[in-house]
Amino acid sequence: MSAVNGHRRRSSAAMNNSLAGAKDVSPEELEKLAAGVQVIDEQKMFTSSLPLYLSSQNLLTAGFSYHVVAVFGSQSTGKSTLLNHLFGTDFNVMDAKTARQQTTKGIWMSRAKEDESMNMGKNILVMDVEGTDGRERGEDQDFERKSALFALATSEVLIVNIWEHQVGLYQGANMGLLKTVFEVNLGLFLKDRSTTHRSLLFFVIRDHIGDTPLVNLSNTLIADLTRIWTSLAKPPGLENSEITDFFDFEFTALPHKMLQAEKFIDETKKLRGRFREGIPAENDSLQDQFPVGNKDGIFLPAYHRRIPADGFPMYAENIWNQIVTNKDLDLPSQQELLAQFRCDEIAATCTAGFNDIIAPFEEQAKAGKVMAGLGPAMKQALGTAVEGFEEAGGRYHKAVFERKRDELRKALETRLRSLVVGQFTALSKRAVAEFTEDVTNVLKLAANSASSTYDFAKIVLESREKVVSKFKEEAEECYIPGEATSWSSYDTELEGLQKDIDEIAARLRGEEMKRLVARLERDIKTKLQEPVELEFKRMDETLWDRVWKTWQDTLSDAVGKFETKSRSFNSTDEETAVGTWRLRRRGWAVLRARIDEEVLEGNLLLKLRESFEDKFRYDEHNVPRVWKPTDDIEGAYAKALNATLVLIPRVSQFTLSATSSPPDVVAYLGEAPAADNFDEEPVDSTSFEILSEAKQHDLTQRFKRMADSVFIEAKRSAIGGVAQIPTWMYGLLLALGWNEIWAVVTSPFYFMFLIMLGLVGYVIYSLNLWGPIYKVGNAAVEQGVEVGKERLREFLMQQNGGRVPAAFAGRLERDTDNIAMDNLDSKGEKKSHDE
Ligand SMILES: Nc1nc2c(ncn2[C@@H]2O[C@H](COP(=O)(O)OP(=O)(O)OP(=O)(O)O)[C@@H](O)[C@H]2O)c(=O)[nH]1
Repeated sequence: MSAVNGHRRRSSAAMNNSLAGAKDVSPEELEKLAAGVQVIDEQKMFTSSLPLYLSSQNLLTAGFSYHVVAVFGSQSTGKSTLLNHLFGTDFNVMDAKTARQQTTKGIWMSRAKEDESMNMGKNILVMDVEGTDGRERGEDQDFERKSALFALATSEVLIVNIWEHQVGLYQGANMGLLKTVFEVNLGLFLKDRSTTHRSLLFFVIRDHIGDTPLVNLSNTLIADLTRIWTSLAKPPGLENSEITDFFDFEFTALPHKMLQAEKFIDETKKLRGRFREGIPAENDSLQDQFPVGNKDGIFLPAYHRRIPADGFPMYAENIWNQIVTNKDLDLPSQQELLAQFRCDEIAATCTAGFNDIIAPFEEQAKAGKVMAGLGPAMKQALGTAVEGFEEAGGRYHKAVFERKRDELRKALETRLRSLVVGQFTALSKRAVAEFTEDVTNVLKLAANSASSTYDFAKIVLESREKVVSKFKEEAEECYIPGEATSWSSYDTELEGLQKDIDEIAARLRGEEMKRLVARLERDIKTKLQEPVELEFKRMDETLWDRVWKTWQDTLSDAVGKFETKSRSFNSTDEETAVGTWRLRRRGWAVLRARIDEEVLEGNLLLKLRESFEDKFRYDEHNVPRVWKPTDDIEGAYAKALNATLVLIPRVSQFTLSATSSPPDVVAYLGEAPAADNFDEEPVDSTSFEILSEAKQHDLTQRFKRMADSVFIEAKRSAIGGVAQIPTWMYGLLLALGWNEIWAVVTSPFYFMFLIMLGLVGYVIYSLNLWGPIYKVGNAAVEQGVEVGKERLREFLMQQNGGRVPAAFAGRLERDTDNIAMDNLDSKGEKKSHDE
């Protein structure tokens, strides 16, 4: 007794908790609940209103004095009608005149109406369960399994509603479904022996015509159920259990509701009485006794779940949660199996079509080259495959179809992914190559053209924009929209490409800067050529000042040009500083080389000679001297020699006149910039010795020898002038030849002849014919000499009796053949044969 009281107290506390939320409930909501509560809705959600409903029906305080009954059966088989007749509930019944469609959705619960005629209790909770084979749910068997299992697990009595003609039919009688439900029920709940799980399966056979006796029908059903039970996979420990260990069976038949309406009502009334049998009236003092029920009725104590009424909502919810999360219920249905099979077949066909387009690209991809037309081909292949699958597979089980479609798409996308990644790499490589080629070509063209006015930064920018936009355009084509296709966006590759291009541009810029330095170096060389040559011709006291100044001007001009150009390259300050430093050093090296060229031994000697001769051969008015024996040749020589010898030490050392020391080249060239990749030749900027001591000595000796020869020549020319015919000689000649002159002048013949000669001479002179006459005369003399030689040969041959040296004889013979004396005429020319 104390146990019962203790339990009551707990029940009251729980009830109060459950009702805490009910205080805010509006009267409208309570009215809605009057007809019952949808315990589980179409979305498989468990209601939160169950405690409220039980409370509104004053059931929470019922303790164990309540019963739960549920109905199980195919859709539209009159389940709701039956429940309404048996328990006075108000469940929706299909209106046969309008349409034959599902009325009960989810699981509804309602309290049985009190049967006043029988003065019986009404603490019966009736559950109307959505029919199995629900046409509206299509092939989704998930809910019917779960709802049937819920009804079985929570109810003491499960009414199995079945048409007579369904008996013996596996599908029609829901035997397959019952098998799954039994199996999971066994695994989930029955192995737990802490609570009672015995239930009554109450088979109500509808539209019983009466041809087949009820006992035969029940035997068929028991045989079917036993067979099912035997084939169940049972949990450990229950392998040998029998169906009767957990279930009791009752069978009853009802006549056709329309055809035998009265009989139907009578029978249902009787049945209603049976359900009330053994249940004490509400005011019965025994009703709270444990266990409730009566062995004479349907609700036997053995079926009661031993859950107090206030705990029932939570108990039912827990059972539902356990059912919902149980994987064993997610067994594929026949429809699912079929869908899997067909979807696989369809996917294979679609993949084959996809292969036709994509396989050639996969072959091409091995070469690592850019694949033309990849983007559109990919989209076409993927679109056709997925759309084809959707069209052919969409008719099958939805969940399976969707899963298979996603799997297909994923598989195809994985293949496209490797193509796209390869394409991006190839595009990036090509862009880098094109950029390098573009820039290099433009630079080459610019270098070869006469004008070097080009903008390196602009060239780089333009080429960069060109290749990047080409890359983007082609990479964009490969983009595949979708949730899992982020790999088809080219952002990362583009970033990498831009980095590569920057590196190449920096390298090319470095090379270009080097070329620029080399070009300016050549410029410096050209510009120094003449001024330095001129300075070395002068070789005066300010030789090195002017050379230094010229060099500085030329260099600063080149450095200015370099800096301007360098800015147009977008170079960094550091790069410009390195270039400037390099250019200055090269400039200094150029000057040194130029000086060395000027002081090459031969060159310098020539210059010294010129300088010496200038001073020795020309007087102070720059008039050439004609030496006479009376002139002071020695004095002039010594003066010119000394003035020239001074030049040798002057040239030998690069010294500025202002400081009498070398220029500060080190300071002028500046410190080496802090970059560590110089590949510069070392330049000596500390040595200013142009000619060594030894070389100076050698040069002096050679110069002196050369000067000596000039002196001797001058001396000789002075003495040579003395050997000329003296003037008095002409007087003597005139005196001695006076008689002859007089004879000519006085003789008219000689005089005329003289006049004639004078006239001829004048004509020749005025017609400028001296040249031709001279040539003709010359030719005549030469011919005369030849003839003379020939005569001499003939004479010699006669003298020697025809003996001629052998070597000479051959030549003579040849000559004789050609120009033998007999063959010559009086003018010494070859005679013709006629003569
Ligand atoms: N032939 C016949 N029809 C019946 C019987 N009982 C009910 N019906 C009719 O069958 C139709 C369906 O009845 P419901 O009670 O709504 O059937 P249900 O199984 O609850 O339907 P759902 O809840 O939609 O699964 C209605 O038109 C009823 O009039 C019966 O015993 N025999």
